[in-house]
Amino acid sequence: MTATTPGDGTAVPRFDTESQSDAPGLASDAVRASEAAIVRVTNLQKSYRGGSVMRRTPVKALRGVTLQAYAGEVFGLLGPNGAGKTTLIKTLLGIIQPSGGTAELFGIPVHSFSARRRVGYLPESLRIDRHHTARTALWYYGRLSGMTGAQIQQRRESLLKLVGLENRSRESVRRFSKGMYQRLGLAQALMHNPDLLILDEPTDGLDPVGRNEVRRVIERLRDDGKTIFLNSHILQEVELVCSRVAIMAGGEVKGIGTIDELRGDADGSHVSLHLRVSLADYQDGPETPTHNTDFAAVCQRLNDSLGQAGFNTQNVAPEKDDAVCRLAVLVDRNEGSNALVDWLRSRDIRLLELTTHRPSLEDTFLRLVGRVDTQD
Ligand SMILES: Nc1ncnc2c1ncn2[C@@H]1O[C@H](COP(=O)(O)OP(=O)(O)OP(=O)(O)O)[C@@H](O)[C@H]1O
Repeated sequence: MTATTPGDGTAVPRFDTESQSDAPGLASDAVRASEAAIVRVTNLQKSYRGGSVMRRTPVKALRGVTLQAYAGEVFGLLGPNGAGKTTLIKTLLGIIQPSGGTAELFGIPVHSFSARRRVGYLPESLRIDRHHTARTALWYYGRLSGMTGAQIQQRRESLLKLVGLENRSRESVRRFSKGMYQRLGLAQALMHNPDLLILDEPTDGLDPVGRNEVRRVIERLRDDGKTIFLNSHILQEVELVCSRVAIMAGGEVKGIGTIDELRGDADGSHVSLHLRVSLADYQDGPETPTHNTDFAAVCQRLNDSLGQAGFNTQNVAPEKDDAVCRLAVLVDRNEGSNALVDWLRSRDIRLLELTTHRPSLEDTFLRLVGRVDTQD
């Protein structure tokens, strides 16, 4: 990224952009849609040509991604390998051209100089030459960004302090731990005082102490009003620092919102019930389980019936070797459990176990990316 003239301002201007949200967004997205989006991606598509003789069909890395990140938020991008996260980040950085759709930063197309100069980027594998100290490395990156010597000197001290390297700044980076190295990487991304920071797996490969130190820097930047776009596969990290999250899989956004919204519990009005039920007496059609040992099919029919009755089932799976099915159902906190139990009784489904459960981000992630397993 190219540098701006460093100044004191971390304030991010607002733009009169209209909401174009048609992503699977939740309440927080709708509420914030009237605000200026710092990152706005609309129906973004990217196809790579199949590179090998064996694989000539194009790879659709992005299949119509729509999302917004707003001023001052730490926005997390989560997804399994191959979800399209790196492709999205490279598009935001103007490194690759999308095949369709639009990508804007600060209300300006991503490839324009005025957008790019306001972005700081920490790549997944930043290489800082081993002959550098933290001070000389920041000098080097500052010069690359077009900063003057005086500007670099002014900015460098405060950044070394921010990332906790002020007492190690004259040592060779060769002696740095991975955590120190990543914090120096964060400082280089911040040299030109960007308004938006794009961080690609900033804590990958760090031990818990290193992760915690990097996280504390991210929190300080958030408190200073920076907008941060964070790509990470570490769910706990995303849960701890991100105000909103997009979960991607197969080149699509599967869910977007605050973590509570994604869990399905934005206002605390719902609760997830985990049940084990016996289907031995369940009459779900001409073939009862007594005559039908395909319990996966019976569970599926139970799932369909629950859906038709208006219940929000999140998970249904048969237990092995028995007419027992495990369910996870999201219900209204006050009335929902009674209604569900009554419904089960009326169909001769025996309740073996019932627990309430607050879904973790991991549960939500697995549900949204389609790898669901209710068996312990
Ligand atoms: N240059 C390329 N040429 C062809 N296919 C590519 C190229 N880059 C990525 N892909 C394919 O596009 C899809 C999305 O890849 P991408 O790297 O964006 O995913 P990701 O979510 O970042 O995954 P990871 O977490 O493993 O880095 C994958 O199927 C990948 O193989």
